[in-house]
Amino acid sequence: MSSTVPDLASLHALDPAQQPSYPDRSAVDSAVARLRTAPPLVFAGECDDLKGKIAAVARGEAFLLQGGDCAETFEGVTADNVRNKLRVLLQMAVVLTYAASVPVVKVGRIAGQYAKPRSSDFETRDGVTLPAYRGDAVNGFDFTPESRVPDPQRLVDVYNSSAATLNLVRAFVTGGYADLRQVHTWNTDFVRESAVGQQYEQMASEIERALTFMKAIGADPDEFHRVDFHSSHEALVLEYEHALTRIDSRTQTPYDVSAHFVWIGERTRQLDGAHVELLSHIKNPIGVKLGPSTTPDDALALAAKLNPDNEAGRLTFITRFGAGKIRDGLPPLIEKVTAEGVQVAWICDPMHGNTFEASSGYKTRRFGDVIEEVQGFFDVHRSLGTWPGGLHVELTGDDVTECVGGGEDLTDLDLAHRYESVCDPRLNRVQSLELAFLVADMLRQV
Ligand SMILES: O=C[C@H](O)[C@H](O)COP(=O)(O)O
Ligand SMILES: C=C(OP(=O)(O)O)C(=O)O
Ligand SMILES: [Mn+2]
Repeated sequence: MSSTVPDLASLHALDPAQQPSYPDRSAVDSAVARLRTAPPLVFAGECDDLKGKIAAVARGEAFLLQGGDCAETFEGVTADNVRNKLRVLLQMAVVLTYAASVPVVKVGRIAGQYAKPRSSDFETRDGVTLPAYRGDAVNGFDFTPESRVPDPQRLVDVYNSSAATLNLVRAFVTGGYADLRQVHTWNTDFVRESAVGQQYEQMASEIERALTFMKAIGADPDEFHRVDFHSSHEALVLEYEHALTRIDSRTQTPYDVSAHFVWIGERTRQLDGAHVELLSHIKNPIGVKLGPSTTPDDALALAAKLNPDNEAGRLTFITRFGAGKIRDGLPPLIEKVTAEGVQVAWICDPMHGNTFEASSGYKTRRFGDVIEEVQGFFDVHRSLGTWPGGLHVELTGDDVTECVGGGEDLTDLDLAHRYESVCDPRLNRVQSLELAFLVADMLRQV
């Protein structure tokens, strides 16, 4: 890894996929200039800490839980919204830790997840065609010509929204909200009447008894009162990620200080592409999404370019095959990567291979398909003797109706009630917690 980061022009010369077409280059330059002087959102040392934790995942000693919105929005930067997302992630983490007795590394798709790759550059509604919405980082969701024009000033808004979100997250996780003694409180105002709500209550009571016992014998470690929580997003818009790539004063090496962990999406993981090039120069722990078209040689080549020193914790492969493809598609990748001694954490994204359009027109996913893909992921790893390192999910802490199925048995007809995602459908709070209990069962059997 070299400490010289290629300049933006040379990245653009690689013809990067999925970039905004900004109409005014000087406006881009001034947004980038502003971002270059903005303070880091995270510290390099924090990225190193996370890398150490992901190394434990790669060694089979910990499980990674990564979750949050498909696309955050500026409007969504409210205390309630951030707290609810954090709360469901904390609940899921506690279920996995307690029920499966495994340390859980907690990473939010939060505080920066504002840019979206799209299948099509355009969207047509009632005969009107406009540029596709590419996330609040790029343009507006409103279906008007003005709103859909890419505006580079939004990149500065991404920075400010990420800073506000991260500030709140840091306050929540260190300021008492994430205290394990709150394990019951996280469940109040929740559907205690739901089966999974009750299951959680029971587990929370057991944890509380254990904590009381620990306290009685004089053990009250810091870990009971705070959690380590990390931020992540897809590194998509080069202007933004490049402007926030800084030389760490301790090591004189570059880090992308926009988040602790950044990943390369399925649509931008070309080996000779700009995203792989940029991320090959930063020292953060990074991920790459791998879909069904990935060959074992692709995976090896990505690992060689992105993790030439074969450092554990540096590289996470986030597979997203789809429920119907994972059992055949994943083994050849794991076999070759393992045979070559490549250090990698394997994480399952059971969302992006399972999206379809419901008869009502909404983009949705079946809870059953999500579970089926995770089960396939666990089964494949068990049969190969490798470690199913974690889960990457799109979720929200609210009671939305975006994915069908689950214990509430949401149907196509329910989708209209509360479909709030501006991009992909997210698991709601009940579905997220159900997933956590099911995955805890799978983990227990590893
Ligand atoms: O998370 C992202 C979506 O899967 C991606 O943006 C593609 O969505 P689209 O097919 O609606 O464009
Ligand atoms: C776009 C996404 O995923 P993928 O790159 O796997 O399609 C995403 O995670 O929102
Ligand atoms: Mn998505």
